[in-house]
Amino acid sequence: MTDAQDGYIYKAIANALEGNNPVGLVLGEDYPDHPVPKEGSNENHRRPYAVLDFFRVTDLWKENIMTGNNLVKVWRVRFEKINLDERSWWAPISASENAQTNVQPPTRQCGICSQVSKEIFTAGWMCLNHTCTNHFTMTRDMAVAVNDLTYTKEFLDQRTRVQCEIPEEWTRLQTHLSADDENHGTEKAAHGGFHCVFCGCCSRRIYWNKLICENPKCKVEEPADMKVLPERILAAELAGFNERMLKKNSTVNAGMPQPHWDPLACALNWSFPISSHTFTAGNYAGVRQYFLPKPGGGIAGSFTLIPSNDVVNRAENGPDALFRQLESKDIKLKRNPAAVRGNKMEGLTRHYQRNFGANYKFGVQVDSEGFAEAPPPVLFSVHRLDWVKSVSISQARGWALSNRQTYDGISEPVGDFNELLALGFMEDDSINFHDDGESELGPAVAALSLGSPSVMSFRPKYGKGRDGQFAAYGLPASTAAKKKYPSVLEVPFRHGDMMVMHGKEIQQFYEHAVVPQGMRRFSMTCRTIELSTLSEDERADALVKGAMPADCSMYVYRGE
Ligand SMILES: O=C(O)CCC(=O)C(=O)O
Repeated sequence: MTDAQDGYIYKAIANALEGNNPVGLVLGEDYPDHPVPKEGSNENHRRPYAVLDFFRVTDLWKENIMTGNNLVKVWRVRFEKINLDERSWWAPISASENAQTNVQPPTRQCGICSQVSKEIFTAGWMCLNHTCTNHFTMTRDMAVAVNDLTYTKEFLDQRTRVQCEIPEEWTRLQTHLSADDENHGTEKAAHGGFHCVFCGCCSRRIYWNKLICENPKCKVEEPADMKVLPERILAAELAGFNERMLKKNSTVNAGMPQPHWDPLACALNWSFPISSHTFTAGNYAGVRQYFLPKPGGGIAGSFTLIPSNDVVNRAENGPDALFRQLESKDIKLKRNPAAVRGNKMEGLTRHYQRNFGANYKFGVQVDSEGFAEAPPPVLFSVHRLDWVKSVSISQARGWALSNRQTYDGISEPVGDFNELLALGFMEDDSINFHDDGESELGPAVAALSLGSPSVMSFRPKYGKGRDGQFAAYGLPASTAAKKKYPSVLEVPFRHGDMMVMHGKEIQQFYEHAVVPQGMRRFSMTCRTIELSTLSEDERADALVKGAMPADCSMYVYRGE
């Protein structure tokens, strides 16, 4: 390996050597001639990988090699299979049945560094301590080109019986998911990836509803085995969630009664001045509106949580129906590259996305489909969120004016929502702290939560010149060790609930995160892409994609 000493591959191997930790070895496509086990393979496909076994690291040393005219130093690793009692499937037929444990390469002590090294080359002994001035130095009688060095039989054949525990708990990647009572297709195990039943290749699960083999020579596509999540699982998730939140709330908020707060919401720092009030809107009682302060006084923005209830959830085209529609329809949710796009090390987002309406450019590149082509759950959601946005903003402005608060949100123009980002979360997925502060966005963001409950948190931003800005509100000033502020507000965000963030400054001064606590959750989030910020071409595209279909009367929502 060419990894530097602070590289993660080197560190992992060095740790395994030091801790005598087992390492599972899989040969990848860089070894085109490796043998392939016949069992279960389809003869029409060459497997691009082969699973070997568990090994332990016995030696880690540095060698010099010539690449072109350059002498380069590379790390070498020697592995030994742990289970010496079972014949390896890749062993040549001519190999003996039993591993020889009496073979040892000779060793010699270096006259310069005094470190003992094995004699690993047929050409003779060399010091393998890479920090020694004598490292990898050949004597005159060894005269052989570095690239022609070969390892001794003793070094290759050495086998040692050493206690090294092979993990009992390790799971093979699924081939597909059986949709039985225990398995619904969004369990954690289903998310890690799968191995193709045709070519055996390991692939990432990129799509919500289907499994596509990433081996370019195979590309077999199968529907993911998804099953409707039973009501009893959702009810159990909610009961557990309420209990946990209540417990945390009674500890964190003890002795701090807040009449306008959701009974499950937590203020995690009572000196931090978050104002709040409660109101009723349509069929929603107990709507909570929180005002997050700006450093130096005034309000950065408002956050409104509109809690749902059974009447709302069960209404025609209400949250229950929308959740079931999203479960059964393919709205083309997929994971998209979030880091080193297109590279071998490409990292995908943990959750699944699809954009509708105008393009929304954020850290992740997500395809967008016009509202005219969007499925009904998307259009029902946009109309619900448009209603809740208007209600929340007029309440926030009224409260700020009557309480004589400085708040840019009072006068910031707010356009219609012309974009909806649908997110799908499987078990253990979440969205980490971030802001929705892209320069193209209007001052309001609203979301509808469907399915498993989640916790939404806010924390003031740290760094980028903001260190200590919130010190007057009781938050710690900058320390070298702690580079993040803690959350100041945590609220329950459950099935059918909606939320609205309002005020551009809320995105400048705060970050939010959402952590679902269950098996399956959808979030439908609307924003306004401000046309004045776009190029001519982008504006034309946003106007077409963000336009609602001609007759939308069936989608209109007024808080029923
Ligand atoms: O999951 C959610 O409900 C909100 C997602 C979110 O934070 C965002 O889209 O910016």
